[in-house]
Amino acid sequence: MTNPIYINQKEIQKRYKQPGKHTHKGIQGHALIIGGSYGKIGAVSLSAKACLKTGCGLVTVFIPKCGYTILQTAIPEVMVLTDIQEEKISNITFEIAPQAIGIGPGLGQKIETQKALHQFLKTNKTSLVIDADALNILSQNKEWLSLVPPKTILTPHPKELERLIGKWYSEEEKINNTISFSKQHQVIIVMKGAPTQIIDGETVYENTTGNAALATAGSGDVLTGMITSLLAQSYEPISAAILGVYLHGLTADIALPETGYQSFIASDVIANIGKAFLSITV
Ligand SMILES: NC(=O)C1=CN([C@@H]2O[C@H](COP(=O)(O)OP(=O)(O)OC[C@H]3O[C@@H](n4cnc5c(N)ncnc54)[C@H](OP(=O)(O)O)[C@@H]3O)[C@@H](O)[C@H]2O)[C@@H](O)CC1
Ligand SMILES: Nc1ncnc2c1ncn2[C@@H]1O[C@H](COP(=O)(O)OP(=O)(O)O)[C@@H](O)[C@H]1O
Ligand SMILES: [Mg+2]
Repeated sequence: MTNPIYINQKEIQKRYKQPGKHTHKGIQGHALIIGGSYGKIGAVSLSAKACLKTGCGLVTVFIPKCGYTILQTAIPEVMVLTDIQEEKISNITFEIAPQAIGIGPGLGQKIETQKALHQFLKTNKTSLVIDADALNILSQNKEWLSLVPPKTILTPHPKELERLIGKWYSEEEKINNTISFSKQHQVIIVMKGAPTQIIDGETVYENTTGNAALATAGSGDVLTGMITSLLAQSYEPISAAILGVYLHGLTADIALPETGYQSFIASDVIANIGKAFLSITV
């Protein structure tokens, strides 16, 4: 099996870029998070807040109408665009020009939403992070993978990965099948787990941060926001994936002495992003 490259402090120092002294929100990147459905607007809220807290200058969400007041109240810093439908996304249209798009958290898999994703992929040219239900929809329509831009970042948890690449019977088979998938579709795959591994063609990276406190609802939605933020800030896709996964894990390592494993929730990831950044810049 291919030896992994460990994602540690040294690997991060090579990739991290300090924001310039004269930067402004217009050049810190504009990210768009697309997702949400009735009862799952929280997933987009978490993603969008994490996106902002990872340094993106501007964040817009595209959600079904039912999420409008929720989002505007929960995170006043985020701009909100709504679908024509109340409870699900059915037609993804926008006039902004984001540098990166994260799609999938809380999206649901209704047939109208599947069609909307297909239409979106046919015309989209922006760098993408694909998570959750957007991955599940792609798993049911594998021919649409030819529409995703090269170096798109997919962030499956083990069940989503299985839906995408099929069952495996050993760790080695899982890695090898994911490498084949990555090469075939020219995508970067963040295989979330303990530990998270990132596959970019033949190259395998293994994260060294994080702990079981992350086994909590919404922590993956937060990761999607963080990686999308870094992508919008002009990090290369592989660096955005590596830095995002490392910082995400670091928040749990930093918080653990205060929260213990049990009381740590996805919002605690977001609350500790600042400390995580500070600890990689010392
Ligand atoms: N507040 C909100 O709005 C939230 C909204 N959310 C949104 O909900 C939507 C559905 O997403 P989802 O991931 O909950 O459902 P789904 O894809 O069926 O996977 C669940 C199954 O996968 C497995 N599994 C998972 N992790 C595993 C692991 N580490 N290791 C091994 N297995 C693992 C496990 O399967 P089992 O082991 O039980 O067979 C589990 O039952 C999606 O849009 C998401 O964004 C959520 O993010 C929560 C907060
Ligand atoms: N035991 C664990 N140790 C380390 N990281 C974990 C553990 N359990 C979950 N995680 C991390 O938490 C996140 C969970 O993502 P996901 O399953 O998509 O959650 P959600 O869909 O609820 O947001 C992933 O980044 C995963 O690596
Ligand atoms: Mg998830």
